[in-house]
Amino acid sequence: MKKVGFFGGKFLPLHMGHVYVITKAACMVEELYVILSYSKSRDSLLCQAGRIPDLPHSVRLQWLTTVTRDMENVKVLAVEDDAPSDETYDWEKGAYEIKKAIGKPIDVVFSSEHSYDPIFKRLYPDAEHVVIDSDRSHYPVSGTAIRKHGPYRYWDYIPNAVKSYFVKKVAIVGTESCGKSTLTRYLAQIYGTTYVEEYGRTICEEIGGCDGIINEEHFKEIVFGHKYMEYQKVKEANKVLFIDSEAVVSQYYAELYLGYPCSWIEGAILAQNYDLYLYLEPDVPWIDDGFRVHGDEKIRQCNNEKLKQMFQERNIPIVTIRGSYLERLEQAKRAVDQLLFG
Ligand SMILES: NC(=O)c1ccc[n+]([C@@H]2O[C@H](COP(=O)([O-])OP(=O)(O)OC[C@H]3O[C@@H](n4cnc5c(N)ncnc54)[C@H](O)[C@@H]3O)[C@@H](O)[C@H]2O)c1
Repeated sequence: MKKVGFFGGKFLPLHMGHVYVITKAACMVEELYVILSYSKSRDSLLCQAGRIPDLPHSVRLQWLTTVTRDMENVKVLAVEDDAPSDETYDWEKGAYEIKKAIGKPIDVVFSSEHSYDPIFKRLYPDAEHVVIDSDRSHYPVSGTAIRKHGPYRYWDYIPNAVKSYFVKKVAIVGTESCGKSTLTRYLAQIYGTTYVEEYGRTICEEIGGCDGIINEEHFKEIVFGHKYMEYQKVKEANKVLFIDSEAVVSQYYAELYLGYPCSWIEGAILAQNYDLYLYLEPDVPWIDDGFRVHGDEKIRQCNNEKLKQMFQERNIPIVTIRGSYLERLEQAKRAVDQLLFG
């Protein structure tokens, strides 16, 4: 068996075609180096030109280390170049930096491109160029296509370690009895994905009520517990995660039940990064589920205006959803499809 091999790329983003090559290459050498070649300006421009968020090299490095964490003979290294574009990449200088980073003689260079033969022969005269899956029959996908069309059309080709980075997070918000929980579950159902239930409700059920019972410590459990559940669920989500309520709603309930806002909840609000807020108008019948206390129509409208204003004051854009249950589902679906597929 050959001793040292390397497989290089931008991994912008990492996909299953890369993982396939890494896995096969790891079986063919004693030590495999996976080299992440990155240039901040080039990589950022390539992402901006496509339908993909910025993919900093630290994120790509983590994907590669996660994917190879159980492969004992694989090491991942990042090598920076300052090329402003693919066309201006200096292969000579790149090879010098790669050899320096590996620090030992290289026996094999892996790629999936026969067209790299002459360049690798020149740059690595003592190494063999091994081409794996040149026709990309195992995983017909490329980083270019994912950047151009977005990751959601290629979801099956995105490794699990990468998926959560691209999952869109949709927060479903509104006041009491506005149909949030039902819409959250129904959306998760039709998109075949997971959801985060309203943790405030779980806590109120646990302590046997809300009004006059709940205290600031419970709010900490609600806000941080909800966030923890979100981190867990995003790992299992299929393209999109639906989240019933978030920290602005918690602040609204803190003011309602404690009589004062909590400054630390503002920190949680600032740390949120939802891609879409669906704001549900309370124009469906009020249902008393045993935990709700503001059913009077005037109070309901007043509370609704207050919550809406809280989003406005924090410059959080909301998409308003109203009408029958069917109209709500259809409006929400349109907004989510737009988010995923443009
Ligand atoms: N200077 C050097 O010696 C050297 C050597 C290798 C790589 N590099 C760097 O890596 C870059 C080359 O990689 P890239 O831009 O093509 O990066 P990339 O991340 O798109 O691809 C990395 C490798 O994976 C292969 N690949 C892509 N899709 C595949 C699929 N579906 N199935 C199987 N294999 C697949 C590619 O052919 C390439 O060999 C260069 O621009 C350079 O930055 C430099």
